[in-house]
Amino acid sequence: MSRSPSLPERPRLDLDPEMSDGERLSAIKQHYKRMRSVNEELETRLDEADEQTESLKGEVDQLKRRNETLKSSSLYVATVEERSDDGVIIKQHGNNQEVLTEVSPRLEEEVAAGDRVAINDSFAIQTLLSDETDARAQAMEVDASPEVTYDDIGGIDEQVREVREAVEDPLERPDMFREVGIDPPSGVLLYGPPGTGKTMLAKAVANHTDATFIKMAGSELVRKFIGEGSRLVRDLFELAKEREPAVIFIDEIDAVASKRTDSKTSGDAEVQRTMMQLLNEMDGFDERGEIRIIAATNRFDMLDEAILRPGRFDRLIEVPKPDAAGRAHILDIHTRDMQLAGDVDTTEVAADLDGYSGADLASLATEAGMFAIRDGRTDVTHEDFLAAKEKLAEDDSVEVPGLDYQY
Ligand SMILES: Nc1ncnc2c1ncn2[C@@H]1O[C@H](COP(=O)(O)OP(=O)(O)OP(=O)(O)O)[C@@H](O)[C@H]1O
Repeated sequence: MSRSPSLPERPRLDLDPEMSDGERLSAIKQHYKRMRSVNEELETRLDEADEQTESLKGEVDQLKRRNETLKSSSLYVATVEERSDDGVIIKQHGNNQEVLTEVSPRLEEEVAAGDRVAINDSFAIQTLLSDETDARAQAMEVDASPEVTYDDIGGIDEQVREVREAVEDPLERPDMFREVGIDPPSGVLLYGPPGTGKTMLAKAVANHTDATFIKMAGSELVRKFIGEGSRLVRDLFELAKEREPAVIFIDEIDAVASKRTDSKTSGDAEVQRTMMQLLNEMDGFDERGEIRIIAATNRFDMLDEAILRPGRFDRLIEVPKPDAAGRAHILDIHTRDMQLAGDVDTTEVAADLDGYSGADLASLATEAGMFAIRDGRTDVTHEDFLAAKEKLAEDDSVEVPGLDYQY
């Protein structure tokens, strides 16, 4: 806000005792004139200030009303199809209903065809939403050529084999399936504790098949506005079609595919709608196409049966924490670029790390390296691994065996 200019100076009346009566009278008259002019100026300023107060009050009222509308009604998301003299045609996300509606005068100038907007129960446009491409870009991770390879994954050879069979073969040899006359599994669900390599697996498949890797976190699909989650699901599949061949990876699928709860809040209904959209998209696509879909969860126990039906996520692959041999293999992978001292035996180190996930082992290797650096060494010793293990236990970043995630 601009600062108001300083107030006019108060005129002073200086009467000299030596003055004649005539001079006094004239000085008083002068003073009176100056007082009047200052008074006039102050009155003008006062009027201006009153006007400003009124206009600010109006603005506050408007904002209050807007706030109330935003708070009191649920908002739906729609896209502006067309503007005409009769109003604005919008298409609601979720149900694709087209409606002729109005724009609030405040947004009159701003709304244009193609914009994403929030509408209230009476379809009136309330807010202009941020650019859709932004929302898309924020919600999805797109990697045209992920760098992870199968060689980077340790301890879960059987799971790697199963994923390759379920995802890679249909992408690389769709004719085989056609000739044999079977449909490949539609979607693959990886389940198991965090940090066991589920994301890596999906990336490695995309890498090996030269497919684009598109990741969406289930939590990103749980959106504030009605219709937004299902719209993102549609965007996700559209993007995959544009980028074929593609591997869609939906992490934390439990966020949108949990068992129905008894509560009937609008938030739950919205999550349900998003899940239905996901199932629709999956039902609607050709299993032998160039898009494969992999989902992951740490909470298998929470999942709604509907997503596990045939034709949906019908290949379930458990990705557990590695056993001792698996841990040694993972340690070998994460230390292959490190200079290990002669006294380091990864099998021996790994034997003592019951309960460690792949991600924990990656942290252990990094921590051990840090101890060497702190000591001014470039080679990493057995002692460094022991110190790293102690530090991780202190940081509490490693799950205690026996307190594994439920899945
Ligand atoms: N089996 C593994 N082999 C090698 N490294 C692994 C393995 N599992 C995990 N890691 C390491 O842990 C990191 C995280 O793994 P990843 O993101 O694949 O786990 P996730 O199972 O998808 O976990 P979350 O459930 O938390 O998403 C990897 O970048 C890698 O450094």
